Amino acid sequence: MNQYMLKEKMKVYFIMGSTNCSTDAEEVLEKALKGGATLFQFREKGTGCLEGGSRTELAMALQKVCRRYNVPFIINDDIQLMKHLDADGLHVGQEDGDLAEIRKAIPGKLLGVSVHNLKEARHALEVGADYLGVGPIYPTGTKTDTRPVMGYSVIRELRENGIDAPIVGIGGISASNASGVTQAGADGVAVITAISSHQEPDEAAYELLKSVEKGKESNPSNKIIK
Ligand SMILES: Cc1ncc(COP(=O)(O)OP(=O)(O)O)c(N)n1
Ligand SMILES: Cc1ncsc1CCOP(=O)(O)O
Ligand SMILES: [Mg+2]
Repeated sequence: MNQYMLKEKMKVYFIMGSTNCSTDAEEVLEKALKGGATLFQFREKGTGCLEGGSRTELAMALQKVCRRYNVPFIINDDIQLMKHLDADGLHVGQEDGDLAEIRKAIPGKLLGVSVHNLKEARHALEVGADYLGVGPIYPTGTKTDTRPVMGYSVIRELRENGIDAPIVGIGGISASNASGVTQAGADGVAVITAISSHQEPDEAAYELLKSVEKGKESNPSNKIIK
């Protein structure tokens, strides 16, 4: 996938595991994709999360849903599961291992890396990351072990320093504040709660997509000319 296509896929990046849903996870994902979510990450972690065979089974079921909608299926943290399912890619953070080793272990797959400053971003891209996750942009109740809330400062810093790789903002993002994230220079937003806890996940995804596009329109430098 070229960078232009990947940036398009970054617009509404839905992340979810069973603990984020109060109803059936497959249904929530299907609605999100129907509404317009463009990328999906399986993130099964935290208190009460599935383990072993049931975790793998859920991942496989969600992968099938993604295939039906032609939406790439990314695995959070777990390189073995990514390989086992032949998923489309892996997302890792700064504490998840040596990035160069991880890159080598998954040739041809998408690699996303969480970064919090220019140094981390440059390193991730040097070793071959395909996209960057930047956050938390706003306060979030979903992940407790985050770095401090950063607002738009890091996204702006990366763009001002010539980083033109695909970037998503993450953390506390909803349709009401997503446009600010893309206006600041991100290609899209990654969300958990805004879709998984919404009564109508399809509406949530649709509204997020509209907000993301509105923000992009007001930041012309964010547009890529092929
Ligand atoms: C798109 C995206 N961006 C950031 C993260 C966070 O990754 P990490 O810091 O490794 O934290 P965990 O998600 O593993 O708890 C992400 N998952 N996705
Ligand atoms: C995984 C992660 N990484 C930084 S913030 C966050 C949680 C995002 O969840 P929400 O969209 O519910 O704030
Ligand atoms: Mg991680």
